[in-house]
Amino acid sequence: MPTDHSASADAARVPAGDHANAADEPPAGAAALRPAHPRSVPLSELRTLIGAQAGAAGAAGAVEAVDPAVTGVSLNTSQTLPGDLYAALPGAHRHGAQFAAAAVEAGAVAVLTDPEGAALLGADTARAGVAVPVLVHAQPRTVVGALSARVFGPAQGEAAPALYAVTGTNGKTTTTYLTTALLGAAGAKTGLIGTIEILAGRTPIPSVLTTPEAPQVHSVLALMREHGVGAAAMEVSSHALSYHRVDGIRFDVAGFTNLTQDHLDLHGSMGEYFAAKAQLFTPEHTRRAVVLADDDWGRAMAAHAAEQLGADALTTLLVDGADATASDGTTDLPGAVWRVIDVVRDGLGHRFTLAGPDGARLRARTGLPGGFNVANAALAVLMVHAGGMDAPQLQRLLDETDALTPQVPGRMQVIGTAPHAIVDFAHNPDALVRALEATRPAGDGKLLIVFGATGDRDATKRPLMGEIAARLADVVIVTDDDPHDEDPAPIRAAVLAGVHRAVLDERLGTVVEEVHPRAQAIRRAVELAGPQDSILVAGRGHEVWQEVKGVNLPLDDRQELADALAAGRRGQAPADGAAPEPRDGRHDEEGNTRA
Ligand SMILES: CC(=O)N[C@H]1[C@@H](OP(=O)(O)OP(=O)(O)OC[C@H]2O[C@@H](n3ccc(=O)[nH]c3=O)[C@H](O)[C@@H]2O)O[C@H](CO)[C@@H](O)[C@@H]1O[C@H](C)C(=O)N[C@@H](C)C(=O)N[C@H](CCC(=O)O)C(=O)O
Ligand SMILES: Nc1ncnc2c1ncn2[C@@H]1O[C@H](COP(=O)(O)OP(=O)(O)OP(=O)(O)O)[C@@H](O)[C@H]1O
Repeated sequence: MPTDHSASADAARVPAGDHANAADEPPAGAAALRPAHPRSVPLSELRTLIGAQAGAAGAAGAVEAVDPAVTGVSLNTSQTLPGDLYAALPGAHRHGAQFAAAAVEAGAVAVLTDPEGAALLGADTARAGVAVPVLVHAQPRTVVGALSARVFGPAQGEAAPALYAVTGTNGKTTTTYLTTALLGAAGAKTGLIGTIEILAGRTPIPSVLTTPEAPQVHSVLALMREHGVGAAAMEVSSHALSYHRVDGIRFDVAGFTNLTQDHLDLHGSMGEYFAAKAQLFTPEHTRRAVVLADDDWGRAMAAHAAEQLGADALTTLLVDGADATASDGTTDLPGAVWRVIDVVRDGLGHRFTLAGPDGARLRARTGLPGGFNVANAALAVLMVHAGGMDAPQLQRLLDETDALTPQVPGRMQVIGTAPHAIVDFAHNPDALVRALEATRPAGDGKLLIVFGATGDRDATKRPLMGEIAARLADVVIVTDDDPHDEDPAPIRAAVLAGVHRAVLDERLGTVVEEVHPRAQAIRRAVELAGPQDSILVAGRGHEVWQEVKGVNLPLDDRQELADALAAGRRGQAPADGAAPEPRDGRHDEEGNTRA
């Protein structure tokens, strides 16, 4: 599960020099996400755009009297640059208006807030740092996207990248990498916005959120235009849709992977979770859609997309449920229906054929391990197809390049081969099932799993994940994930409750251990594994920091696993509790992949 860091913590969590290009040092901090040549829009124009009122706060409250030129938008002071409109939004913990003075100090030329924020500002003239105009809107978060689009969006006639969005509980990151790899193989300069990194120009920028806030999304798109990016793929989380982070963007193609339990802390129910994701498949947000419709949620999304966009704008994909009917017996599917057929294991990955309308066929191969990556790869192929690439060109790319085998950090990443040692990002029940199924060794080998659950997030999935691990692994080592502000022991206990329940109720022979800290749990798994076994370290994937009570501790599962395997081969235990420094380098001297 992603560790959530405030934007201000971002600089600290990125190891210096990780991606730096010494010859061409990129702008640091907030400026790294901004275009070099910002446009300037009069505040009065923005006020008219959103129908805001001028607030009473501050002598400079009258917009018309001052009408500053706005060159950027921000909603966190750590991201505020001179010339910005600072959106002071109500938050879960505090009101952004409390930070308005700091925003003005950072150079904000105006503030947008709600009536509560305006009252906060007016009530405290000492903080009326807001000697800048204040716009007041009943629901400012709902207009930040439109404002950002106006300030950062393309000028009339300016070329903009083709935009591909991916949403769904699992598979977003992988599918965006697959999509950009295909588009790149076709010669496009590509961009990416997602959980791992933002690629908008010369230098990758590590991500803080899966989908950044609206001002950053729009400024990154502006940066992409400046760098001549022709096509970009972006992960769109349900949080992003609920928090209006992609408002003001109409994607060319939006893809749907799946919907399974996660994020119920935010959405409350699966129905609400579905409704949040469904917002992407409306004319406001996309022109075309590709929906993986293997189960009832997928079918419901396909029906919703067909209704919203028209069946001509929809491609429906079936992978596992190629000839299944819905639970209500329905067989009809809207849109152009493609099916994955003839799936054959090939090395760690699979070969498969996409069978479409009128006998269309696309033969493909992905080297990414796990059956679910066939679904991700097929979705990426059809998204690129829906974006305008015809079948013959796609087939040529699939034949001549390895575009469906991109490196996706921390997703089924193979760290060692004897034992088979894999780091994966599975952090919800469905992903855990699939990751365990994909790593089960052939023959008599045992499957060992090291995992935990995140603090401050959907607690109902903890015992469920425990049950799954007990059923599908031979050795379960329960440890800590990102506890955030929670005490880690009760989180482990909740996971273990699920493990023990399944072991008792289903009379399983699973070996169960509780080991922490996590690095030690990884070493314990390596100690217990034989060369024919498989170890799955699940939950944290590419992450290099573990957040414990507001402190970021260095922890990279890939490096811990590689170190433990190397030490195991040398017949020595790695230094107990040694916290690794994140390092560069792809392979150690024994050929294990490094982070
Ligand atoms: C639950 C959630 O999404 N919270 C978001 C929300 O935070 P909040 O309401 O707690 O904000 P707050 O701390 O009360 O502060 C109020 C306001 O003051 C501002 N502020 C606050 C402090 C300061 O020094 N300066 C400042 O300007 C804040 O930007 C905010 O607008 O508004 C903040 C500002 O926009 C977001 O950064 C924050 O995302 C936090 C970091 C977060 O963890 N979000 C996660 C859950 C998330 O969005 N995840 C999804 C899904 C990932 C997945 O699929 O697994 C994602 O897309 O990443
Ligand atoms: N199509 C899929 N169906 C089910 N599980 C998948 C699928 N694709 C990937 N997974 C599993 O989910 C994990 C996360 O994959 P990925 O990062 O691509 O998804 P994501 O939607 O971006 O996740 P997140 O929203 O948490 O960032 C993988 O490590 C793998 O275990």
